[in-house]
Amino acid sequence: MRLHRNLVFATIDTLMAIFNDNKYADKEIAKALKRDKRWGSRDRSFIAETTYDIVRWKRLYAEIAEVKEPFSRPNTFRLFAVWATLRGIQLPDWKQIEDTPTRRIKGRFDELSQIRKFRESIPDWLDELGVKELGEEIWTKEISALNQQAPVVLRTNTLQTDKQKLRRILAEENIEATSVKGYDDALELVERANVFSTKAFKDGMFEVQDASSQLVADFLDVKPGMRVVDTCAGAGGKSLQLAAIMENKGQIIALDIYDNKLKELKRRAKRAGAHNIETRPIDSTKVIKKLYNSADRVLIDAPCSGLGVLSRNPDAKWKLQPEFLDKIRKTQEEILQQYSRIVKENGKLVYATCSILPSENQEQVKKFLNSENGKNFRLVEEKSVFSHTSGYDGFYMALLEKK
Ligand SMILES: C[S@@+](CC[C@H](N)C(=O)[O-])C[C@H]1O[C@@H](n2cnc3c(N)ncnc32)[C@H](O)[C@@H]1O
Repeated sequence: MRLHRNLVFATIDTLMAIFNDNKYADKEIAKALKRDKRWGSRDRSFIAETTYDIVRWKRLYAEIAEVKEPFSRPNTFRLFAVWATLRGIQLPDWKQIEDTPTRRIKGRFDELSQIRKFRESIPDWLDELGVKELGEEIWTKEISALNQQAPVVLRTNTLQTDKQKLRRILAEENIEATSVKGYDDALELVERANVFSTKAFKDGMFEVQDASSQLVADFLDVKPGMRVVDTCAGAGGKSLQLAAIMENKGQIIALDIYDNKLKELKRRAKRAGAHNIETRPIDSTKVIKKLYNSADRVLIDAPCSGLGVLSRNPDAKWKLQPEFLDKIRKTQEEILQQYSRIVKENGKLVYATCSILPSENQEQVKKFLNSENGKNFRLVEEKSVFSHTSGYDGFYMALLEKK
């Protein structure tokens, strides 16, 4: 691979904004990609993938390069030189990376790779927490899987098409995708591509949604004609899937505390041809109280640490703080207490997170079932999906039934 100066410089600028100005990686990368209209898809993927890689391996590379945060521009170039050296890329004779100690970099890499927190490039507190919650063996495998680049998975919108048709339509646009065994509507891209610019996407034939995430709506056991409340609907990934499973029959009430996310949900629903979703922002406790004992099915896709989706969101390793985790566990507890009241007699509830930590998952469900309100429910089934066994995001889901 030959390194191009303007692409490397754009990567360095993006990294500095993410590391030193606490900006979000996805937003900064999107901004960088708009810089030069002449860049082709290879140039753009160089910037995106190199930036994500260096964000992912920040701690390891900083140890190897012996640099500390905040990273000066010369030190950010040192991180980049470590990245290129470890990939066996020939370094050009630019003054920013002259004198890169290639042999020393490889030696330091071998040395540091013996220690998990350096090898997997994670903060001390997170490594300790992972071991405490999952045990040495599972944590070691899981964090290694979560450091791999995530595959791109699509969910066929069965309101518009079926999986095989979609596959053919994408092939006509030069995008090759394969079925994913065990996931009814999922297609995985053989090579990364910008699927959002395809006609198939504009026509609402699919959504980008990880395979593990696609299991959640199925777990809720919905049928056409039911009244379903999606309590933490966000931009609606799961509401849209529920509408498809329900064949647009019945009612889905999508709630969230952020109205802007619900507005995006509406845009997506229109594109998908999902007509049975009504959005309601939670702007007072009344919104929830009005729905008590009214729904056949309730989905709580709870806010969480996001530790199960580190592969697609590597900067969460650096942005996440232990105090945030304490706060989010309290929110999860309150949400379960409040929103479970929406389920009517004999109705069902799914509590789900994209976390792999038992303290956000089975322990929350156990606590709920032992509470006064939880005594009305029984646990039907629960599922922990790990990235190292599934190959996709880490997820948790529990199905509860109201007695
Ligand atoms: C895991 S995300 C939801 C993802 C969404 N269900 C999907 O499939 O695309 C969790 C959502 O919970 C919302 N949220 C946070 N606190 C909440 C609360 N107290 N009540 C309802 N929603 C909340 C967040 O805004 C966020 O959109």
